Amino acid sequence: MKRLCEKSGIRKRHFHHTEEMIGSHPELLDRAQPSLSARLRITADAVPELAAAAAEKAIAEWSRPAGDITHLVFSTNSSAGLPGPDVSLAALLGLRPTVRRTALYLHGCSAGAAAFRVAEDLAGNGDGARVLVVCAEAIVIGFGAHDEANYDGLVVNSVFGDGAGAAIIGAGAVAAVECPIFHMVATSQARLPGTEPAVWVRLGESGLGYNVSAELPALVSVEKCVADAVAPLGLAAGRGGWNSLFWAMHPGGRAILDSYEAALGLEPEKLAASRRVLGEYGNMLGATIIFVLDEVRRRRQVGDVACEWGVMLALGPGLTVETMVLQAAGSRDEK
Ligand SMILES: CC(C)(COP(=O)(O)OP(=O)(O)OC[C@H]1O[C@@H](n2cnc3c(N)ncnc32)[C@H](O)[C@@H]1OP(=O)(O)O)[C@@H](O)C(=O)NCCC(=O)NCCSC(=O)CC(=O)O
Repeated sequence: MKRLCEKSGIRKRHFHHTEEMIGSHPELLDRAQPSLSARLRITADAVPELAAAAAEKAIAEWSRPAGDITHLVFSTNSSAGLPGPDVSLAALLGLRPTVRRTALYLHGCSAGAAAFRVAEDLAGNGDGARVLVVCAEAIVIGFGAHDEANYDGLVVNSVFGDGAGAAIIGAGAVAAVECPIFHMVATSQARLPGTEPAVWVRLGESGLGYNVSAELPALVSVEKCVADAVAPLGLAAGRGGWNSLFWAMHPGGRAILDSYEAALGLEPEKLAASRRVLGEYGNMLGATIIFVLDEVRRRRQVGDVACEWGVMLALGPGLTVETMVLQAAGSRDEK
């Protein structure tokens, strides 16, 4: 565990639940005991709380009233049950009772990118739509002692952390108070054939089971997905690889980022935002990509990222590659 943590590129992670709380539920640590009901009871409160904290910040920065939100796309791997955390979240935020809710469960690490894809579709179909995207994760849903006969769980215990992120996706006329950050230009989803066994996520009696193959970093050949996603826009890799774009990659793990960097011929600073988020928060599943986009935004503001076009990319079970082509908002307005 110590060696994995040292090599993980993760400096710290954050957990909503305390050792004291875990200690009061011995069934959470002992995989032989059923614990799913206890875990679901705990996350039924925690997930909407985390989600609301992130969404309130996003709405405050957006500067319009919560009642102007037309759709809610909520994504989590940490909860199950109806009415779900999207209903609690809508109430906590004071969204209108007619807000159109879509909840995505168990999309693994691509949950955030999938939520953005769905939100972009919804925004494109609704006149003046404003879609609140929220991803929240509390890994108490699966946290436990690793199986002594199978050390794979050590990797899972060394990379995942809790977190929540939120963003507002819109279409149509931009109100004076709104400051778009990125235009979502094209979205795509592709499956890497033959890679299904590499990652699985399963709800069972002892909570959420998550397994990642040691082969994963070698399997994530995403260059074709990227090339297919940007080709309709006339963008392609040049002699220097894909360095003319900015990158918002979901940092599944240090070795996965290393693999993307090598396959796409990226200069080290291209994945600096992803590596920073991994270092400060670990892999927060779906919420991570929102932190990465925020970090890219921060780097653009201080001049560390300058490209007009970029790619957001996340990998999930399937293996599924979610890709979104982004255009930095200021660049389009200047034309
Ligand atoms: C875990 C690591 C930090 C370890 O770093 P290194 O690989 O450089 O270190 P290393 O080569 O010394 O390996 C240390 C030991 O861990 C083992 N090892 C590595 N990955 C493993 C895995 N997934 N399952 C089981 N064992 C694994 C190695 O075989 C080795 O064992 P031995 O010591 O016996 O030789 C790195 O491999 C990493 O970042 N892996 C990616 C983590 C990951 O899969 N994240 C994805 C989450 S899912 C996701 O993001 C997408 C999704 O949801 O679909």
